[in-house]
This record gives sequence, structure tokens and C-alpha cells, in this order.
Amino acid sequence: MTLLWNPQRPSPMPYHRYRPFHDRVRVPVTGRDWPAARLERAPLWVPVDLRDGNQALAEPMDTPRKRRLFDLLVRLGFKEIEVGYPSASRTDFDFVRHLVTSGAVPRDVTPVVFTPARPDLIDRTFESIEGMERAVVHLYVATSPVWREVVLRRDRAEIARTVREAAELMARRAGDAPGVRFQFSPETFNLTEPDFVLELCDGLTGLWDASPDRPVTHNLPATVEIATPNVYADQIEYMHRHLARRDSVILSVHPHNDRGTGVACAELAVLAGAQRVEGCLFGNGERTGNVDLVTLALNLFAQGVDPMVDFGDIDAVRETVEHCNRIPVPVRHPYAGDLVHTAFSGTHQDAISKGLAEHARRAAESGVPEREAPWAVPYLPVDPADLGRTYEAVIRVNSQSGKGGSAYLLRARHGVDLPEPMRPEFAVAVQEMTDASGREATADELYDLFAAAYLAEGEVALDDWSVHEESPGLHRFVCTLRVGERTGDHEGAGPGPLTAFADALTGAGVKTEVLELVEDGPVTFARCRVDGRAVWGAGRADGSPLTGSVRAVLSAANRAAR
Ligand SMILES: CC(=O)SCCNC(=O)CCNC(=O)[C@H](O)C(C)(C)COP(=O)(O)OP(=O)(O)OC[C@H]1O[C@@H](n2cnc3c(N)ncnc32)[C@H](O)[C@@H]1OP(=O)(O)O
Ligand SMILES: CC(C)C(=O)C(=O)O
Repeated sequence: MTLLWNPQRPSPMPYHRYRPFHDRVRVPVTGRDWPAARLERAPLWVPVDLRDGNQALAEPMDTPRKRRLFDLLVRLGFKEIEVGYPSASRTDFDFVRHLVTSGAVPRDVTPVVFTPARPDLIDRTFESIEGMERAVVHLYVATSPVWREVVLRRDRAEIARTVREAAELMARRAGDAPGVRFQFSPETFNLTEPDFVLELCDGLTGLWDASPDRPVTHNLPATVEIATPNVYADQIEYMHRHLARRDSVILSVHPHNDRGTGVACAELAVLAGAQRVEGCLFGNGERTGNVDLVTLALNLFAQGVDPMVDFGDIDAVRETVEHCNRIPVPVRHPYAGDLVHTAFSGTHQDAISKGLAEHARRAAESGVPEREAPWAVPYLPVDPADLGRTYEAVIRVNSQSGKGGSAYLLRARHGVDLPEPMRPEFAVAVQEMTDASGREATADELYDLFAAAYLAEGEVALDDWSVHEESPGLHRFVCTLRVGERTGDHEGAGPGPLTAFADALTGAGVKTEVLELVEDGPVTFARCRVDGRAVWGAGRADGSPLTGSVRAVLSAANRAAR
């Protein structure tokens, strides 16, 4: 049926090659609490940058880079950190040994080491953590039908045996070391039959004798995203409700981002009962990456919930992560990208500029410091200052901008506060400039434009001027004026110094009347009627208000002459 309101036509794309998730995995729905749940506290965040993130880098990190990232993660407040896949390479093994021998691991931080279900590699993993006070040994095996059939070539029973044997070896290797705990990941969980995941996880909970004091972590990855986040939430809630000895299990999730919904998957999974979230800073990781822990934590922060990690200097975090990964963070990355607190467009700038002024006003009114006052500035979900950013980048001007943007930059960066009625005419000049260049205009370029338009010399020049009060209510202004080619000495009289100057100008042939004066800050503004036209002028006060006013009137005379 052709819908009148939707004129789209069938595309030539071969979508018939792909199957919806419900043809690929059974998602049992036995009640659903997550849609009404709320995010009220931070889950246990577990950065996997040094393992999952690292295995996705063209140049995996060496020990100095790994150490720098590890120290950053500790400083940020992470308490469980996956530090590597020690059986995979000498570099990874050596780094875990470095952590053991260097004393880099604080007492309240637990490293996690990752291993496949192979006896030789499990042995090597345990070798790497010898002497480590606390560690989680993390076992993984892929469990979904495609991986079973195509990759591992083992059926369900064989996979279950592989997992059991690996887990038994792990338990033997750990002995009764109180500092070692266990984690299991059924890789490709989101494509695996739920009853098989339960069989494997519950088997391990029993085999490892998990208890509330020594819980096991069952980590349920969306290894490759296959569906909308609500489906993952259903899968997690099902496990949350059905896992055995639930009080002895830490239910963890590990979303990737193939459909671009890793963050949503993690958030809905926490609503559905997950207590622990694995991810990477800024979403590094294979293909489209792991879920981004920065976005997740700051999403909580922006809801008034303590993220339990400190991203108060986001640019320093970004700099270290970019150095270690050798991958730049995109300019639109939530919270951390270069442009994410910036508005170029006119109406947004207007709203932000009004919002910032209102924020300052309310803070002053209630006697609360601005950085403590409740935040409600349009278009800025969080105060950039809370992330260690300044307001400099908040408003930037190009041809999409309006009068508010250029006025804001002139005020914020040059102390020049254009009177409201003057802003539209300046915005026209700005737009002409930015339309012509196709570029952004910096605050300095805006000032130069303003100075050329309002502060520069013109047709009318003033020299050797003085003013005095001849008698109460009568001022006399004496000066030399050049108007075009003609230069002459002039005098004017009036009740105030400026009316006297206007009179002198009128005497020199430039009929001038001062309508309004705005003397506030380093530049004074005057609206005058010059030869019948109302025009604005501006003058630098340079410490003397009268000088500013005289120059502003002269500027108006010049602008009228142009
Ligand atoms: C979801 C994840 O992120 S999983 C982790 C991915 N990370 C990495 O692969 C980086 C580190 N890996 C490596 O360095 C290597 O793959 C090693 C050292 C672990 C193993 O190397 P190799 O012995 O050369 O094996 P290879 O890399 O070809 O891996 C494929 C083999 O592992 C088997 N395998 C895959 N996953 C697992 C697992 N979880 N447990 C046991 N065996 C597994 C495959 O069935 C295949 O076996 P086959 O050769 O008998 O067919
Ligand atoms: C094995 C798990 C933890 C994983 O890395 C994944 O599935 O992406």
C-alpha cells in the first residue's frame, strides 16, 4: 500500500539476506519489571580497556602505555579493572607480572585476568598472578549455536564439558587462596538459548561454591549486538530472575556497540537487574567498540546520581586515553568531544546566553555559589565546568549564528557589551563576513570587525578638544574638527558636555543630536540623530567616561557619513 504521507520507495538493498533476532534466538518473557525501574545508583563499573580494548588496537599497548592507563583508571576511582589476557602474549603476561611486582595495585582495587577454556592457557594465567593479593580469573567460551557449530565445532554437551573441566582446573589452581574469585562469560550470550546459559552459569555457581562472601561473576555479553536494547533487557531480566543462588552471583553485562545502542543496552540491562557493567573509556574496542563507560557514568551524573567515578577533568582523561589507544575521540563524542558543549546556531546561542545569565542571577539571589546552584541552562545537559571545561567553547560564531552569539563573544572575551538594540545591525555585518568566508569567526575577528565599524577614524575627525562649565547648566565645547576636506576650529554650547559637543558638530555642518548613552564598561555607546538619521556609535573610554562618550558621538557622526 502506498501511504500518502510517506513517499519513500523500496530500496535496492539486499535486506532479505538478514534475519530478525526473533528468528535467531528465543527470548522468553516471563514478566518484565525493567520498564518501570529507575537508575538510582551506579553499578560496579569494570573497565576492560587493557584487555578487550587493547586487543582491538592496531598497535597493542606496551607496558608503559598500559601502566599509564591503569594508573588513570585507579585515579578515576575504578575498583575492579580487567588488566589483560596474560596467556595471549608476552606483553600481556609481563604487564600482569609488572603489576604484581611493582606495587601498582592499591589495596582496594582488584585486577581481572582473562582466559579461554584451555588447560595450558589457564595454567599460564595462574602463573601470571602468582603473588597477587586479589584477582578475578575470568573464563570465557562462546555458547551460541553459530559459534558452537562453526567456530568451536562442539555441541552443547561438549561445550558444557569444556567449561566444567576448565572451571575445575581453575578451582584447583586457586586452591583456597581467599583472594581469588571467578568470573564466567558465555560469549555471544545474546544469541544463546537461555536454558543453556542457565545450565552453564548455575553449574559454575555450584562448582565454584559461590557464596555471598565470595560471589561468582556471571558476565552476559552482547558480543555482537543483534536487537534493540529492550530485547537485551528482557534477556538480562530473565537471567536475573532465574539464576540460582542469586545472592551469590554478581550479574554483569558486557555490551558492544554494533547497532550503535551499546549505552542503551547497558542502561536497560541495569534496569533489568545487572549489577556490574564492563566497558571501555570512550567506547574503544573491536569493530564499533565496547560500551562507553564515560557516557554511562556521566549519564547517571546528569540525572543527579553519583557516578562513583570522577570525570571532573574530562580533557585530561581523554588525553591519556588517546595517547594509550592512539585513537582520537570524535568531536561529537558525548560529554568529551571538542564540539559537544558548543552552539553555532543563533537560536541555541540566544537560549544558552540567556540561560547562563539567569543561572548567575538565581545563584546570586539565593546566595549559592554558581558551581553549586541547580543547573537548568537550555541546550547544555551538564555544566561544562563540572567536566573541567571553560565556557570559551560554548558559543562559537559562523553564518548560522544570530545576534546573541556575536554579542556574547564580544562581551565574554573583550568586555564589550553591545546594547540590545545595536545587536541586530552588528549581526548583519557578522553574517556578511561569515557568509563571504564560509568560516567561523573568532572572538578576535569579531572584535576587529566591531573596531573597524565603530572605533575607526572616518570622515569626521576631532582634535584638541576641551570642555568646561561656563556657568551652572551651561557647558562650552572648544575643538578642532575636520569634516571631509575642511578643517576648522569650532565651539558649541549646551547644558551638558555632550550637548555642547553635538552643537559644535552641528556648527561644523554635521547636524547632531544625542538620543541615548550607554556608559557601562570599557566602551561607551551613543545613539544619535545625525542629519536626520538615527545611528549608533561607540568609543573606548580609556579611563575617562567623558572621552568614551565624546568618541561614541563622533563615531555615530562618522557612521552617518558613510
Ligand atoms: C570475545 C573476546 O573478546 S574473546 C578474546 C579475543 N582475544 C584474542 O583473541 C586475543 C588473544 N588471543 C590470542 O592471542 C590467541 O588467540 C591465543 C593465544 C589465545 C590462542 O592462540 P592459538 O592457539 O593460535 O589459537 P587461535 O588464535 O587460532 O584460536 C582459535 C582456536 O581457539 C579455540 N577457542 C576459541 N575460543 C575458545 C575458548 N573460549 N576456549 C577454548 N578454546 C577456544 C577455537 O576453537 C580454535 O581452536 P582450533 O584451532 O582447535 O579450531
Ligand atoms: C567474552 C566476553 C567478555 C567478551 O569480551 C565479549 O563477548 O565481547
